[in-house]
Amino acid sequence: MTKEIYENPDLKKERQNCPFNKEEITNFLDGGKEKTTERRQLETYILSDEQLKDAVPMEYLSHADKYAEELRKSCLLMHKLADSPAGQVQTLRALMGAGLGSAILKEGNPIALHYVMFIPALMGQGTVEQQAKWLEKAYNLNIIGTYAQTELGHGTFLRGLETKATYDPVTKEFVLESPSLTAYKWWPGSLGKTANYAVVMAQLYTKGKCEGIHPFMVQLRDEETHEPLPGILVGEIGPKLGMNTNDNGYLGFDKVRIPREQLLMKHSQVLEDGTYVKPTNSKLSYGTMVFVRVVVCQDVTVNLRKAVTIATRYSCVRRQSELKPGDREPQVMDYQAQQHKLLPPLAATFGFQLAADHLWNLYNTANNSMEQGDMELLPDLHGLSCALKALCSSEAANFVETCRQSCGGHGYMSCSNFPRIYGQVTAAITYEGENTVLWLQVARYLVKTRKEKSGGLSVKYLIDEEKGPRTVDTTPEGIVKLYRRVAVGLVDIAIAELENNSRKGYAPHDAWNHAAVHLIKAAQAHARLFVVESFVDSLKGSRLSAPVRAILSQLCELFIIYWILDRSGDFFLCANLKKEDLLQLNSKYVQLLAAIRPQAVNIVDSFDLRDEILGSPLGCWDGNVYQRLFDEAAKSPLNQKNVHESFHKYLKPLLKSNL
Ligand SMILES: CCCCCCCC/C=C\CCCCCCC/C=C/C(=O)SCCNC(=O)CCNC(=O)[C@H](O)C(C)(C)COP(=O)(O)OP(=O)(O)OC[C@H]1O[C@@H](n2cnc3c(N)ncnc32)[C@H](O)[C@@H]1OP(=O)(O)O
Ligand SMILES: Cc1cc2nc3c(=O)[nH]c(=O)nc-3n(C[C@H](O)[C@H](O)[C@H](O)COP(=O)(O)OP(=O)(O)OC[C@H]3O[C@@H](n4cnc5c(N)ncnc54)[C@H](O)[C@@H]3O)c2cc1C
Repeated sequence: MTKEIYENPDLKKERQNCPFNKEEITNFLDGGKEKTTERRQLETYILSDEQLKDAVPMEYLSHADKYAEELRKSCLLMHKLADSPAGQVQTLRALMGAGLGSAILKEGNPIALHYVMFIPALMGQGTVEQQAKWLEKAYNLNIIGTYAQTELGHGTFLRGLETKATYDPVTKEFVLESPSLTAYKWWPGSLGKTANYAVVMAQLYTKGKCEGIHPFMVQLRDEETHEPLPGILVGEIGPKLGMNTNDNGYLGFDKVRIPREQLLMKHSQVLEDGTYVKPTNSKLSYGTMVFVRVVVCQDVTVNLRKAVTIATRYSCVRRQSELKPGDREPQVMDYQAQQHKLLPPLAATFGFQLAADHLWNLYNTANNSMEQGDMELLPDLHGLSCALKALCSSEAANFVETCRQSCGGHGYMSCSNFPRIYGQVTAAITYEGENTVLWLQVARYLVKTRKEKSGGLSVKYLIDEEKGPRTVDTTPEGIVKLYRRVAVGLVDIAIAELENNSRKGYAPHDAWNHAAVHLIKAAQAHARLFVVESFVDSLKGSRLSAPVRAILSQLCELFIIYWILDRSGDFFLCANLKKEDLLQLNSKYVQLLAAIRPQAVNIVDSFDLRDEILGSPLGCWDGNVYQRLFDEAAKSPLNQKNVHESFHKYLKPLLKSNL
C-alpha cells in the first residue's frame, strides 16, 4: 500500500496547470541536464546518510558542542566524498557553499577555508615545485589550511598590515613576527581550532627594505598532536552574528623561523642571497581574494534563492485578514504589497546568477591569459569582481531580510532558517573586501577609464558613448540603454565633483574623499548595468522553449523596472526620464506583478531545492507549515518537563515574597 503524501491544498492548487516545464528551468540554472542529474545523485547520496543528520537542532548546543558536531559531520562528509558520484570541483562547490553543504553544516563548515582559500592560494601563488610539495597533501587532507591575512588592526588597508617576515641570508630562513597586539591575525576562518597550516600574508623585509605583503606557507600545529608549534599563538575569536562553526581565529608569531622556500614564489622571489625579484604586477599577490569575490556572487545568490523559496511557499499557505469583505481570508501572496516584497527578489536570483556566470567566464579567460604572462584583463576582472561581489551581497542581504519580514512572526523563529541565511549573506558584505571599499575601487577604475579613454570590455561604454536621439524606450533593450546613460551620467557627476574639489584647493586624496558619495553611486550604477545587461542578453542568447522564455522574460522585465522605480532620481537626472515615463513604468510593473503571481510557486519549485537544504518548516515542499512549526517547538529543552527546575529556584520564592 503506498502512503499518501500530504500536500497543502493551496500549494497543490498553485502547482496545477503550470504553463512551463519546471525541469527546463532547473536544467537552465544547473547549466545543463547532466549537471542536474549529477547534483541530484550527489544530494541523494549525502542526504540519505543517517550519521549526517542532527540529533538535536544546533541552536540548543553550546558554542563548543556546535563546533565539535559540525566538525564531526564535516570529516564524515570528506570520507564520503572520496567515493562520491560527482566530479570533484562541482562536489566541493556544493559542499562548501550555501547549497547541499548547508543542509548538513548549518552553522558553517570548519574546513571550508581549506577549499575556498588555502588551496586556491597555493594554486595561484605557489610555483610548480611548491604545488608539487603541498597540493597533493592538501587535496588528500593530510594537512588542513587557511588564509591568514586580516589583522586585529587592519583588514581593508593591506599596505598597513604589520606581520613581518624578515629574510635571514645566513640561515636562509624568514623570521615571522607580530610586533604588536594589532599585528595579530584576526578573523581567518578555520584558524581557531581546525587548521594546522596557513598561507600567511606578511610584509616581506629583505636587505633592510620592505617589499610589501607576500604569501608564506606556515605550519601552525604539530601534525600528530595538533599542539601549536613553538612561537605560534593561536585561538578562536568567539561567537559571531552567524557562521559560528567556521572557527574564525587569531594568530601571533614570536620569531617563528620558516625556510626561504616557504615564500610562495610564483610571482615574486627572494633569492638565497636575499635579492628580491619583483612580480610583473604588484597586485598579483591579491589573486586569491579575486577568486573568492567571484565565487561569493554565486554563493549569495543560492542563499537568496533559499530565502525566496521559503517566503513564497509560506505566503501561499498563509491566509490572513480580509481582502473582500466577508470572503475567506486570502493567501497573503494575493496582496499586491506581498508580491512587491517577494517577486523582485525572485527575479533578482536569475539576474544575479546570469551576471555571476559571466563573471566566472571572465575569471577563467583572464586567468588563462595571466598564466601566459598577459595581464591585460586584470583591471577589468578586478573592477567587475569588486562590483558584482558588492552588489550581489548587499542586495541579497536586503532581500533576505525582506523575505523574513514577509513571513510575519514565524519568520523571526530560528527554525525558519532566515537568521542563518541572513547571517551568511550579510557576512559577505564585510568579508573579502568591505563593500564600501570595493565600491571605491570600482569608482577608481571608472573615473580612470572615462578620463583616459581606455579600459576593458566591461567599461567600454564609458569610452564609446552611444550617440543618437535621447528618447525613452521602455523595451528591455531600451531600458538597458537607460541604465547605461545613468552609469555614464553618474560617473560624469563624480568626475565633476572631483574637479570641483580640486578647484577648491583640495589635494587629490582629499578631493577623492570629498567625492565619495558620488563615486559610490557611480560604481553602483555600473554594477547594476552589468546585471541588467547580463540578464537581457543571456535570455536573448539562450535556447529556451517559448513558455520558459515567456516567464523568464517577465521576470527580467519586472526586475529591470523595479530598480528604475527604486532609484528614479538617477534616471530623471541622467536618462531624460519624464514623469509620464515613470508612470508608464509603474503601471507596467504592477501588471507584471499580477502576471507573475500565479506562477510564483512553480518558479521557486523549479529551483529544485530539497527540504533539507531549505531547512525551514515555513518553506517545505508539502506546505505543512503549522504541524512542522509545532514539531520544532517540541524540540525545545524547555518543553521536556512541565515545570522547569528554575521555577523552584527563582520564581516560586519571588511569588511568595510579597514584595
Ligand atoms: C577548489 C574548490 C573551490 C571551492 C569553491 C567553494 C565555493 C563556496 C563559496 C563560498 C563560500 C563562502 C565561504 C566564506 C569564506 C569567507 C572567507 C573570507 C575571507 C577574507 O575575508 S580574506 C581577507 C580579504 N581582505 C580583503 O579583501 C581586503 C580588502 N582590501 C583590498 O583588497 C585592497 O587593499 C584594496 C583593494 C582596498 C586597496 O589596495 P591598495 O591600497 O594596495 O591599492 P590601491 O592603492 O587602492 O590601488 C592600487 C592599484 O591596484 C589595483 N588593485 C587593487 N586590488 C587589486 C586586485 N585584487 N587585483 C588587481 N588590481 C588590484 C587598483 O585597481 C589600483 O590600480 P590603478 O593604480 O588604479 O591602476
Ligand atoms: C565572517 C568573516 C569571515 C572572515 N574570514 C576571513 C579570512 O578567512 N581570512 C582573513 O584574512 N580575513 C577574514 N575576514 C576579515 C575580512 O576580510 C575583513 O573584516 C574585511 O576585509 C574588512 O576589514 P576590516 O574588518 O578591517 O574593516 P575596516 O576596514 O576597519 O572597516 C570599518 C569601516 O571603515 C570603512 N573604511 C575602511 N577603509 C575605508 C576607505 N578607504 N574608504 C572609505 N571607508 C573605509 C569601511 O567601509 C567600514 O565601514 C573575515 C571577516 C568576516 C566578517
